[in-house]
Amino acid sequence: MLRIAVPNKGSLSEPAAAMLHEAGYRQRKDRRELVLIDADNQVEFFYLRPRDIAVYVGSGRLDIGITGRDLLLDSGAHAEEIMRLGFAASTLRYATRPGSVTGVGGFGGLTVATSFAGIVTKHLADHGVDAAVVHLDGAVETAIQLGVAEVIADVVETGTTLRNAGLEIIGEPILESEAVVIRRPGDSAQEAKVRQFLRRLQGVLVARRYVMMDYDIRSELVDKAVALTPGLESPTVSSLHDKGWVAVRSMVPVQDAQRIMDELYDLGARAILTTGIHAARL
Ligand SMILES: Nc1ncnc2c1ncn2[C@@H]1O[C@H](COP(=O)(O)OP(=O)(O)OP(=O)(O)O)[C@@H](O)[C@H]1O
Ligand SMILES: O=P(O)(O)OC[C@H]1O[C@H](OP(=O)(O)OP(=O)(O)O)[C@H](O)[C@@H]1O
Ligand SMILES: [Mg+2]
Repeated sequence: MLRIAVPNKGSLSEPAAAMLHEAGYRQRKDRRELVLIDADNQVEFFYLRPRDIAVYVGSGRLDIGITGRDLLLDSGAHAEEIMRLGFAASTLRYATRPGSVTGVGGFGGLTVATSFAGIVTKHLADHGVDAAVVHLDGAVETAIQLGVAEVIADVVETGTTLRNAGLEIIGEPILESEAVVIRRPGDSAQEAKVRQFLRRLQGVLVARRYVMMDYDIRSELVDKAVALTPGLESPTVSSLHDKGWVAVRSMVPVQDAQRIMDELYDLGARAILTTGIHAARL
């Protein structure tokens, strides 16, 4: 049985469960369920606090886990990132009241409030800045208003929360984060099952990013058409009953599909169809 840690709340929880479901795994129906066994796939899911996941995986009690890169690094746990999942993308950034300080270099003697004390303490030390770090659990923006800190370091996605709190971002991002799959370095237990799990998630990413495109094109134009739809490796070109035409099938990125269809049409392609991909193994 492969033992997998899954976030039980917060920004990671729903997209992680959705991705696992799309990859063909059973997921809990009730948010109070703490453990779920998917016997068909020989997998056991443990629904844990996102911050704790790296600790469980790092201790070797669980084989792999889904968490945020920022949470992994902040935990200091003995675990490493083995796959990027794309969701819960955010940056960790410093912010303060406009006009107070302009960069990390000016933080000396100030207090920085954050939920990521591990990362921030290291970042300040790396920049040779002697600032105090106060650890808060969340709603860090309020720390400045209440006089607990002059600077905060917090997760930023759209920046709306900071703007609403009247704060402004300073300096470069401390870290770029997203959801990742983590594992203990050098752990080779359950290797085949881990590889299979990763292939399934990779299949979901491919199915979300690409569509299948089919079209007919005159034989003499096929090279030009294929240049527009090169596929991941090589497109399939099949003969048609009408000898002057061929049928082409190729994967194209979903965000480019409409533009490519327009360009193929202008080139002379007809019967251009795109269909969704439900699952993939490349
Ligand atoms: N607004 C957001 N947009 C994208 N990612 C986010 C956002 N807020 C948090 N994250 C990311 O989600 C992961 C989980 O963070 P956390 O557990 O704090 O979740 P949360 O959504 O803030 O939940 P809560 O604060 O209610 O516990 C982290 O990797 C963090 O970078
Ligand atoms: O840049 P934005 O799009 O505004 O998103 C970033 C905000 O989202 C998260 O807050 P959350 O709602 O999870 O509250 P928290 O501060 O209690 O974690 C994060 O901590 C930021 O405050
Ligand atoms: Mg939060």
